[in-house]
Amino acid sequence: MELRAENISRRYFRKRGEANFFEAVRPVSLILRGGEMTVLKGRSGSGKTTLLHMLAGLLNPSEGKVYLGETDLYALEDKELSRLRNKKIGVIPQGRSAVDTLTVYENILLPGMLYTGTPRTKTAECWMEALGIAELRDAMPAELSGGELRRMAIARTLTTDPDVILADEPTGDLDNENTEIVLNALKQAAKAGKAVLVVSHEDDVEDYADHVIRMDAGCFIGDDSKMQQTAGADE
Ligand SMILES: Nc1ncnc2c1ncn2[C@@H]1O[C@H](COP(=O)(O)OP(=O)(O)OP(=O)(O)O)[C@@H](O)[C@H]1O
Repeated sequence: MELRAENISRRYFRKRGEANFFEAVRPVSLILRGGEMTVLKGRSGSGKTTLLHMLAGLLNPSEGKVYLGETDLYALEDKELSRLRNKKIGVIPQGRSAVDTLTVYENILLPGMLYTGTPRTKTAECWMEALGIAELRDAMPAELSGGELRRMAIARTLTTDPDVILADEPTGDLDNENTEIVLNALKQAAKAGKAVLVVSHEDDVEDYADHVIRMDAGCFIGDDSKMQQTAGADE
């Protein structure tokens, strides 16, 4: 499955001097294809999270369209959009997202239970193993380090088996060894046919990328050869 953004932009109401609006993302186009991992880099405030939220169906673009396959995401009714999102788009958010009263294993199984009614126990166990958190299965989130919580959140998203994975700084609070573990897991998901986008500041992440997009002040910049047809018009 392919996620395609066509000339999407986002303005926020924000009074700055004469201007009433701040353009966080200027019109950009990109394609995330199944089987590929794209890395989105840029300094703080360049618009990466805003772009990721628009791609995820979580934030209406001021202009432009986002298509999942042939479906125009923002033309859907709210209910339909959230059903589609829950089934097909996995977001790994920045920051903490654990349910504190559930164990690690229950946290990982929860979204699948909510959306399909069936716990994906085998898939969850595979991803917990791949992410090095199998032994934390019965621990409570309060007992986990920041890096362990992050890997739990990644296992939870991967366990829902979405077609598109959008990860916002998934290695932000990890040491080198765990960064490698997480990037290998995301690359494995891409190789299994998922369209993967990783937002990151870190240079090492580029080694795993099929495409690299650089962002500054809401625009795509640079001429990285790996960008090829990902940024801008396709074909
Ligand atoms: N709800 C909002 N209202 C007004 N301005 C916003 C809002 N959300 C984000 N912005 C502004 O839009 C710009 C882009 O923010 P965004 O979070 O997309 O950047 P980012 O590249 O993800 O940054 P970081 O790497 O620090 O997470 C920033 O200047 C931010 O202050």
